[in-house]
Formats: sequence, C-alpha cells, structure tokens
Amino acid sequence: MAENIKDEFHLGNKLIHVLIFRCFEMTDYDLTNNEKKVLLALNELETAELKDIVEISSLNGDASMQAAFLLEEKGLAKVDEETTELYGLSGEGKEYAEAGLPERQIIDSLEGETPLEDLRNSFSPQLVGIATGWLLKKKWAKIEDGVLVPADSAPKGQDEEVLSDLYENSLENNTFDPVFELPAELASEKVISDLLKRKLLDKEEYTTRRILITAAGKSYASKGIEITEEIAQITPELLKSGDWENKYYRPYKVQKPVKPIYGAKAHPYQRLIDQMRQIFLEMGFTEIKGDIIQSSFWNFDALFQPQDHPAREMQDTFHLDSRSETPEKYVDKIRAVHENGGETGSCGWGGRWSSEIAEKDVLRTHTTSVTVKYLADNPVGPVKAFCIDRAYRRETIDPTHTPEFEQLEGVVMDKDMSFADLLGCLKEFYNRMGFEEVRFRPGYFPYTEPSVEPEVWIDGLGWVELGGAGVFRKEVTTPLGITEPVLAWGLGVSRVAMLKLGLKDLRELYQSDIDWLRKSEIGKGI
Ligand SMILES: N[C@@H](Cc1ccccc1)C(=O)O
Repeated sequence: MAENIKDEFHLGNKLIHVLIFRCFEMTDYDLTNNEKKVLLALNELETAELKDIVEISSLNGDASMQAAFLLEEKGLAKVDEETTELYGLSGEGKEYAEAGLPERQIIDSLEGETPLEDLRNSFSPQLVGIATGWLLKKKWAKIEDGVLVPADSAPKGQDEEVLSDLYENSLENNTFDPVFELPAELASEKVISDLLKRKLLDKEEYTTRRILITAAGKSYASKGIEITEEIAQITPELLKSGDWENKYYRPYKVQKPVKPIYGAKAHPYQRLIDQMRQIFLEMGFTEIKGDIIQSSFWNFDALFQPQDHPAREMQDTFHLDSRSETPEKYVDKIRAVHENGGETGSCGWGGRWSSEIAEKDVLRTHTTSVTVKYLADNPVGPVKAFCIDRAYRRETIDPTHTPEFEQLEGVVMDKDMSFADLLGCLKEFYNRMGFEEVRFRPGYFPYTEPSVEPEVWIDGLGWVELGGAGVFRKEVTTPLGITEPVLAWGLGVSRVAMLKLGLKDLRELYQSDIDWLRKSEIGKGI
C-alpha cells in the first residue's frame, strides 16, 4: 500500500501505464478470448457445426457464431452455409399417394378408348380435368375427337416414386411434416418442382452452418493459444493486493459505435413559439392570455363582423351549445354600430342586430377575440400587448390546414400611432425572426382599415403570406370607449414553423414522432 502522497502518485502513474500499454499489447491477430476459444475448438475438430463448438468452447451459440465470423474476417476460419431441403406430403399429396395420381386413376380404369364424357360420370369433372392434362403431357394417352385413346404403356414415373417413398417414410416416422430429404437419385429437380407446383409436396428449408479452420488458423493455433483471464473492471481488492500489476486488461474497442445520446430539449415548435414570444417581449410588449371558448360577441360582433358574415357559418366555426351573456356595458353601442354606425359617423351594416346570436359560444376562430377584449378592459393607452395561442376552425385536414393552429396576435394603442408604425413594427418582428425581405399587400378585414397582408420572401418559394394586420376601425374602437388609434395584427405561426423547419406537412408539428423530435437540431432553423 502507498504510504504517502508521493507513493500514491507513483502507484497511480504505474497503473495508468499498465492500463494503457497492456491494452495495446496485442498479438498479430488481436484475438478476443472468445475468438481464441472458438479457434481452439476448431483446431480440435477441424470442421464443426455450431453445436459442437458450443460444447467445447463453453460459449453460447451467439457468442460462438460471432467469434467464428470475426475469425473468418481474419482468415483464420471459414463459415460455410449449407441449406438442406426437407419435404413432406401435403394433404392432397397424401390422398394421391393412397389413391394414385389423377392420371394414374384414370389410365388404370380405362378399358380401351373411352369418351371423356363417360369418364366424367365415373370421376369428378375436376379430377378428369387435372388428369387429362397430365395424361397428354406424360404421353400416356391421346385425345381424338373427345375420346381418350390410351398409349401402349403407362410406366410408373419418378413423381409417383417420390409420393410413395414419402408416404412410407411418413407412416414409419409417424409424421407427415416436411422432415424428409429427397435423395437426388430418387427424383430430378424438374420432377420435384412439378410436384411442388401441383401442391402435392410441402417443402421447408433448413440452413446449417459449418465452420472450418483454415491453414492460417491451423498454423496460428499450432504456436499455442493462451487464454488469459481478462479484467474488465478493476476492483479495490486488485489494487490493495497489488495483483493488478500482473493482470491482463480487456482492451477498449475504440472503434465500436456508441449509442447516440439525445439531450432533452423542447419541441421544435415550442422553441419557435418561445422565440417569437421573446422577440415581442424584447420589443416591449406584454403577453396576454384569454379563453379558448369565446362568445360570438367577442369573437365576431365586437370586431364589427356582420352577423351574416360567411366566417360565422358552420363550415368555418366550431359552434358550441353554450351561451354567454352579452356585456351590458357595450351591447347597445355594438347594436347601434352594426345597425346604423352609432356614434362613429359610419352607416353600419344595416338590418337588425341580434344579441341572441351574439350570445352563442364558439371556439375562438382567431386570437383577435383576446386582444379586443383586453382593449375593452384597458381602453386608455399606451398599450402594447401580444397573445400567442391556439385558434380553431372547421378546416378539412390537409398538409397545409389543421383545425387547430397557433396565431400571434398583437395590438399597439397610443396617441400618435400610424399605419407606418404598424408596418415598421411588423417588419422589425420579421427581421428579428430572420426574414430579411418583408412586404405588405393590401388586404381586407371587417375590423381594420387600412388592412394589409404581410409577406416574407423565401428563396425557392417566393413571397409567402403570413397573416393579416391593419388599423382598427372606428366601428371597433368607439363602442369600447377607445379614442386612440389601435394597430392590430394576427400572424400565422405554423406557416413560419414550416418555413423554418423545412416541413412539407403541417401535421408533423402536432404528431408525437419521437425520432423527429430527438433528431431535431437546436439552432437549425430556429
Ligand atoms: N384575425 C385575422 C388577422 C388579423 C388580426 C388583426 C387585424 C387584422 C387581421 C385572421 O385571423 O386572419
């Protein structure tokens, strides 16, 4: 044992030396102990089946086989595969072995020329059908004008030999399973393949491996193979006793492929959402949340969407049975703005606005319902708020449409806010997301004027539309008691994800494909 630090240091060094250098101290062939054991067994047996090696080497079958293949790679052994074909009679084969092949049954029954018609009376038409083909093929008979004319003789064929041979063997061995070899002298390959085609035989293949020692293997073995105990794990006992110094350490296989390790990480879509959230937070916005279930009032009416607007119809919206009372504070004002423009100076949509319809609950079709409600609660600026959350529409699912999807909603309310500020703000956001070129096309939404649709340039795709934006109309702001200009937008999030992650199908975002998630690289795209 080491007595002082210096000794311990010395001991440590020596140990490292032994561990490193003994690992690389290898024989010419660098055989593992398993390979050595198999080679020794082979040296004794010359040629062996796996089970013989298993017996001598005391390794299991898999380990022996693996070692044999490694020895083969090194030219010390050779692995030969031998396939044995085993046969038995099928149900039909057994029947014919007992009663004779159909052609034999017919030919034996003939007493001279016989019309086929007559045969069909004494045998099944099916059997006659099978038999005639083979009678002609085997030249046991001819057919002339529907009459079967037998040849002089019908010698027993190899096929019949095979059937009776297998039948006897099966009876003797008490099994009709395919366990019998067919010696080459009994039947030609053609005969066997015909019987197989006639489905009279069952066949099974059975592969055995023979392992042989090569000349190189022999000469290597003749020099004497020593199997030294390998230490895989060093123990305190080995260290204490000092025995470690004389041991042989199992070498590291540095070439061995390791299992991939996947670090835990957030879902790529979640990472993208977090990135968007981070950008808006950095731009001084406050994150807001709202209910998934909204009344039609907040989802549509407060946004000056007429009650006969197509977006409110069944195919777009998930309608619920429940209702929410329309807020008393706004209901008259909203009615007025829809019917005649109220205090806004607009003429409204005309007709009669129904608070019954406004009460109906829906799954929010856009997150604008969240921002507009927030503005109603906070009608005095400055407000800079965003909401990144899920919206729902009755869409037919396809690669670019899912009934649930995320939107990035935002509002800015302040005294001197202008349309130019809106464009600047969105451009800044997309630039921070890594989209360098941004443009705005005129758009239409019932609640904004002017309205735009932002687009970003993607190499290979061109301009891609990413949502809607605009300045809230007086018809939206006035009934809620808002006097300052409001810039608003609702942007598609999954579209951006498709672009960033290179997806062709939106549905991939919502499927739990663990491999895709594991292999997704952080920093790639997002
Ligand atoms: N709500 C719109 C987007 C939008 C929001 C705000 C202002 C203008 C447009 C949509 O879902 O497509």
